[in-house]
Amino acid sequence: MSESGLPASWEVRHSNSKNLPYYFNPETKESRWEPPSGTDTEKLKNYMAVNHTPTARPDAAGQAEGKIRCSHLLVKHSGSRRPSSWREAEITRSKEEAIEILKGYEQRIQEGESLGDIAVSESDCSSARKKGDLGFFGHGEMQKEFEDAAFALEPGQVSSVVETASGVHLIQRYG
Ligand SMILES: O=C(O)CN(Cc1ccccc1)C(=O)c1nc(-c2ccccc2)[nH]c1C(=O)O
Repeated sequence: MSESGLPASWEVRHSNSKNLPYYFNPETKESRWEPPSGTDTEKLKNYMAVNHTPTARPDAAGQAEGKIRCSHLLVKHSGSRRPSSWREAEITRSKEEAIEILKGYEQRIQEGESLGDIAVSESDCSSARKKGDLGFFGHGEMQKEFEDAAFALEPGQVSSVVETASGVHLIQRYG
């Protein structure tokens, strides 16, 4: 057992875009928001209190350094790099099905619903609890396809379906 209480080869990292710690295994390249099974949670809690004080929320100044703020709705599928989420332990839908589901949400948003209100119950990303809000991020922080689509959006605009290794997304830029 390591000092952090995590199983061997797992480490704690910090996601700047979400201002949250996550757990990463450099050997298997797995990443997840929850501590892996076998973690001594008491030891991890003490370790985090000492080693992972949350950084300040990105304030509006984040905008000044070429950063943008987005929310997104992620639908994972069987081909996702991690086909599991807070909603569903094992995600088996096909990518085609996931795209059809997203197109349904796209229709609802065009008819006036907000992306965040749908994301809070339907998104397979842990940001669902924050209505899909990812905070501010700059170039080099997100997967390339996601970054390219997000930076091409005008403030307030919603993307079409965007595919990444995590699944398929709808992205909305704030502002
Ligand atoms: O792709 C992977 O191997 C695992 N990931 C990425 C990830 C990254 C850090 C912490 C937890 C999960 C996801 O599947 C994932 N990607 C996202 C994501 C992708 C693009 C933009 C924002 C979030 N969310 C999640 C999630 O579970 O909550």
